[in-house]
Amino acid sequence: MLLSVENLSKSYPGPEGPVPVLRGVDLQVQAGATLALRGESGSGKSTLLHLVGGLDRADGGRIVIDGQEVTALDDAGRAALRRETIGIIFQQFNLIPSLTVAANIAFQARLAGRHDATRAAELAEALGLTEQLDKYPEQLSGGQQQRVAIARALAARPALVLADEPTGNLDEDTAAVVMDQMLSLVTETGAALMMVTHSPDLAGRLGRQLHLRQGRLA
Ligand SMILES: Nc1ncnc2c1ncn2[C@@H]1O[C@H](COP(=O)(O)OP(=O)(O)OP(=O)(O)O)[C@@H](O)[C@H]1O
Repeated sequence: MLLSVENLSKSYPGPEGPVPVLRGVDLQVQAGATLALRGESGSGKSTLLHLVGGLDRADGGRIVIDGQEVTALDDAGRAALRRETIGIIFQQFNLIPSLTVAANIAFQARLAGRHDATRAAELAEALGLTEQLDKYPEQLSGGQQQRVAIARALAARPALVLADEPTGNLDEDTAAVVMDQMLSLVTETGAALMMVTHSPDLAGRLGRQLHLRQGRLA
């Protein structure tokens, strides 16, 4: 099993004490599987993705990725896991403004020790970025920046891709194109994908759909 989540809990502080968001989430994802994560606004989808990605710490429960217990790792251990195993594609693209598109795409792969210029060029081509490689992020449209973020995540050949509404701030047509590209590249790479989406159409294209309700997955 690539990802195993057991009885995961997380609360945030509120004015009248801790407010529980996740109340015992269980989830298993096999290598190469694709999963849509749905649920109302505020149901905890982003929180779950952040915990799985090691960006925040759970209050209780266990997350195991590729045999490593994320919930037992310290900050450095979680950073290493993110570098080597996980690709993160969130709405805030987090591109590095001082680096060209080409360098942004290579960045994650270099950190993981898996940079391959041919592969990076193939990804740029597949995502329609060949003409943009020497530009800087601020010179790109939102859709183009989104594609760079996708290329950067996939160039590092992660076993698990976490995507949080990756096309949420694009127009419908651009979102559909970017999503098609992302899904076919994820399939081609053999990565598992866990994606938060509000779109039933998009969710229907993934292998499995789960809903977060009242802090649990069903
Ligand atoms: N850092 C934080 N501090 C306090 N409360 C938080 C924090 N992050 C999230 N929350 C609260 O936790 C709940 C779940 O938030 P989360 O962002 O995980 O939901 P979501 O399902 O991703 O929502 P959306 O679909 O609107 O993005 C919300 O009520 C939110 O206000």
